[in-house]
Amino acid sequence: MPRLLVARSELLRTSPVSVEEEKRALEAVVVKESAMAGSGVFTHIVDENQVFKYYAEGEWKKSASGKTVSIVNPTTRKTQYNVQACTQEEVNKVMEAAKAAQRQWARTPLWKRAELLHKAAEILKENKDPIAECLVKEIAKPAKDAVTEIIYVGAVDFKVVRSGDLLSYTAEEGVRILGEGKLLLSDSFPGNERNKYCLSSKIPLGIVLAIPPFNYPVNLAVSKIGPALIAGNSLVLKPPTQGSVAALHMVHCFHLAGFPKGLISCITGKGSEIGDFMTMHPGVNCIRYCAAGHYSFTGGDTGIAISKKAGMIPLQMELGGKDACIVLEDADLDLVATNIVQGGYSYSGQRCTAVKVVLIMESVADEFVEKVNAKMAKLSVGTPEENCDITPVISESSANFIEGLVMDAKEKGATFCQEYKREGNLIWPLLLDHVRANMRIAWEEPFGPVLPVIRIRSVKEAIHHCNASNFGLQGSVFTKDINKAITIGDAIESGTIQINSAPARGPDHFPFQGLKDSGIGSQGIVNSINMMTKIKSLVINLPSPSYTMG
Ligand SMILES: NC(=O)C1=CN([C@@H]2O[C@H](COP(=O)(O)OP(=O)(O)OC[C@H]3O[C@@H](n4cnc5c(N)ncnc54)[C@H](OP(=O)(O)O)[C@@H]3O)[C@@H](O)[C@H]2O)C=CC1
Ligand SMILES: O=C(O)[C@H](O)COP(=O)(O)O
Repeated sequence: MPRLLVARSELLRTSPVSVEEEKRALEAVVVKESAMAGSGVFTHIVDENQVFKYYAEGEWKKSASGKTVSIVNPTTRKTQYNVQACTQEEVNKVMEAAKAAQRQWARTPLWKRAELLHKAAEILKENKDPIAECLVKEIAKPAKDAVTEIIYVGAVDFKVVRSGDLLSYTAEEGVRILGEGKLLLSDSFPGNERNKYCLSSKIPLGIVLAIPPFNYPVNLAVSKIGPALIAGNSLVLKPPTQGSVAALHMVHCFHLAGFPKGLISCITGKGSEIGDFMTMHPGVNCIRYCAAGHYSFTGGDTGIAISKKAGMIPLQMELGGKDACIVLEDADLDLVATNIVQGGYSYSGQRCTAVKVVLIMESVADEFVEKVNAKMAKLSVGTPEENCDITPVISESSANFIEGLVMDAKEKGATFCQEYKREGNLIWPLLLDHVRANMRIAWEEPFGPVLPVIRIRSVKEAIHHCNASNFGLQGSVFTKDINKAITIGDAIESGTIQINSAPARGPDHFPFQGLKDSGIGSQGIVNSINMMTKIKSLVINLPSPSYTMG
């Protein structure tokens, strides 16, 4: 019997379910059956003890440390995978190889660099199932989100296919952007004749160090790797510990595409042990860091610390957010409710762009809360394998942190729209109404399925709340009055304001940036390519001015 039919009949045997549940479970079975992490083309990346190797000088290697780091499955809370704990000496070797490879790579024609990126994109997409399997096991990403493209209003989430498309788009933009330079003529500046021609072009920085976060270990790695490589840099990846195995599989796709030895490498190990050594390494010419350590109370701690410790090199920091949704009286409340539920609770709120606070006009707040509660009641809660909407958060410490915010709000009088429920790392979705400024959750990022609602009486109050935050990543305004939306959008100190939609990073060619503690620099494919280059000029000095005579 074909596999799909077997899966379907097994499913029907075991459970009387709704069409929606059946579809979800069926997808989960398909993902499970086609999963091949560490096998097939990926056999070389794992050793005889099932420890995943690190990638250096074009080879898969075991660390001389003899130590491993275990990756705990957020759902089972048991060790799922083990990776190498790389040593400082291994980092040094990777940097040397990256330097040598980069010199050669910078001399490789742009079209060839683009060709290899297209190839890697294809291989990545072909191997989406094993990579998705890792995302399910390592970071409890629901299977549907991990394997294929899902586009909600405001939340785009498909790690592997999206990453392949991102690479192809980067290759295409790269050949255009980097294939052009500028010619400047001296006589436009006062006091000069036309005797100097300045030819400026974009050149690589050297070695780029990329450190992505757990919530997008593949996509937020690829969004750094692609632009770095097309621009002629080499790239050293330090994946998040939870997410390392998915990242190692992704790196193997680059290996299979045939990139030169040493150009890409992947060092595994705990950020707290190897991170400082890497970010302060003299060989590094650029750092692209993503994440914040949201349960460190102040948010942005690690990123801010790195930016203080790093040398005189370009930095791009993609840090935390407290994305606010402002809802005015005239907003379409059904649209708002859909966006709030998808934006606030997809991947259990573990997105930097998740809706993290709702600022709603008192006059429509009751109706809004009712609509959101009705939609929340339909969210499924359980395991990522079952494709549930709400899955366990990344770790016990994260769940404890979220619980701390909830308990603080309880003590200070917030209204619980649902009962607070937690089993292990699984936290049931919760809407907290009547949240006030003295509660921690009004300001801190839960990075979990818990959303505060603050009732406001004026637009001024909403803007004041947003601008009093340390963060400034994204925000939303819901209203039918476009003039008001623009005025409010302009007044909020955030990198992006969405009008009538929840915050979102994608599509990936849009600029994406955080103000204040939310980051340094702007992502998006074009901005990323430009960020990983510097300008070099050649000035031709003529002995006497020369003008075109026509
Ligand atoms: N603005 C944006 O674009 C984005 C922001 N985020 C933010 O990220 C946060 C969630 O990510 P989370 O993974 O918990 O953040 P963390 O800060 O805990 O970790 C992020 C990365 O930093 C590494 N790391 C830890 N310590 C160091 C160190 N001393 N030096 C160098 N690297 C180190 C981690 O490795 P290890 O896992 O081994 O500890 C991991 O790869 C949220 O606040 C979210 O808003 C997330 C995505 C995008
Ligand atoms: O870090 C994050 O969570 C992402 O950058 C957000 O991306 P998304 O809006 O596509 O989920």
